[in-house]
Amino acid sequence: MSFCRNAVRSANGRFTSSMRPRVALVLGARTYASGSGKPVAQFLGEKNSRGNYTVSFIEGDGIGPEISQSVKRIYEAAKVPIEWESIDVTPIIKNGKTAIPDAAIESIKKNFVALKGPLATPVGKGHVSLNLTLRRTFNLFANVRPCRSVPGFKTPYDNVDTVLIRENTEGEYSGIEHEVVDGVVQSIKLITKPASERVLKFGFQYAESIGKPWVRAVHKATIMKMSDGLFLSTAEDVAKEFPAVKFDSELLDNTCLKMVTDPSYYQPMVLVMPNLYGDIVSDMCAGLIGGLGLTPSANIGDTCSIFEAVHGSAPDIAGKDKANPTALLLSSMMMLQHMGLNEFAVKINKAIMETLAEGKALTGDLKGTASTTQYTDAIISKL
Ligand SMILES: NC(=O)C1=CN([C@@H]2O[C@H](COP(=O)(O)OP(=O)(O)OC[C@H]3O[C@@H](n4cnc5c(N)ncnc54)[C@H](O)[C@@H]3O)[C@@H](O)[C@H]2O)C=CC1
Ligand SMILES: O=C(O)CCC(=O)C(=O)O
Ligand SMILES: [Mg+2]
Repeated sequence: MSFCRNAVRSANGRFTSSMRPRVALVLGARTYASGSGKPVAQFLGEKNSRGNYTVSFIEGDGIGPEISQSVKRIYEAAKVPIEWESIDVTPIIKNGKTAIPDAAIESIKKNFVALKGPLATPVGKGHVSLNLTLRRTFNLFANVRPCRSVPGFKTPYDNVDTVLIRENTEGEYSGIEHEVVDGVVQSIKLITKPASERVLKFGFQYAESIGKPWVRAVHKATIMKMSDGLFLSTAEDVAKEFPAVKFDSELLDNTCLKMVTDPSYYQPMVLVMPNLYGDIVSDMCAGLIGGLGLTPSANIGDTCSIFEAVHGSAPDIAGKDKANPTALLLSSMMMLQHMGLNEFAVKINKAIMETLAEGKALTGDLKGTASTTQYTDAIISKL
């Protein structure tokens, strides 16, 4: 299902300059690699009679409610003109498949943007991932996952600045599995030219828009000759449409090695890759800058977009006031930028970065002793 109500592409499929990101958000001392998703998604929301935008909010499971509370408190303190519309995504079964309740779909369709806490997926039997179902339902084809060192927070590397774009609707996440005979199962990695093409085009546009005109396709076409081979050949074709953007490719295992050896190598480029590779490499990158508590993401579609952290529901620390809300907060900064509310993004981001650099109120994942609440208070005190 897709909700391409207002197509924003020009006739040749390229995006006009007016569709480019309006302003690059400044996070920390450097320009953040968000680009706001404007190359493909136009925020169509309108202010209500109280002068606010309405944003759908999925609080999520595990640490979800705690980090959501942090975002809500900070937004209230920063007087962001947003009203949250809480939605329930408890799965329903429609035509034998896991589905999102209609009311939740209507809310996101109406508001065009949602902020989402983590949703837990049962291992083995049970419902299909709701994260995946949301991405598919709204055709959120590109998952943008920037990862940047936090100034002042010491890790083995202080110069990480990567942008990973993950195909978000198919690949190994297709969930097409069956048992051939007892003890033999097959799982199908679905790669299609249209889905590859649209995420790769997005990747090139995005790279241009954030001033990193270099796209590298990450693949394993040596082994998956047909599926990754199609992704790669599509990348080579799409690259011809973007002569101003440097293009090359790399095998996934080599990318992993180089990334953990010297992440600065990847600073000038945008990495575009199939679904599962992006899932894994983005967690790996998070480890380079201090963990999953710090890395945001944006799921971009033609019309609707959903912003969420890279991390999951963290059941090991859920309900203990220990979670780091920064990743969800930074995801919401990407959302504000997407909505054209840059001044609020800059203001909140400054308070976050100052709090992290000061190091007095860090959560446990960053080797601090502060609770989620204390860290949130510290940010609010700087607004
Ligand atoms: N997009 C989503 O909603 C995602 C959902 N999940 C779901 O989350 C559940 C748990 O998955 P896990 O493998 O445990 O991965 P996870 O990402 O929830 O946690 C991995 C590790 O990182 C830590 N961590 C994660 N976020 C943190 C934060 N904000 N602050 C401090 N520490 C944090 C956790 O405590 C844990 O030690 C699963 O059901 C999975 O399906 C996993 C990834 C993404
Ligand atoms: O849906 C899930 O359970 C996991 C999703 C995930 O790991 C991700 O989107 O990074
Ligand atoms: Mg993941």
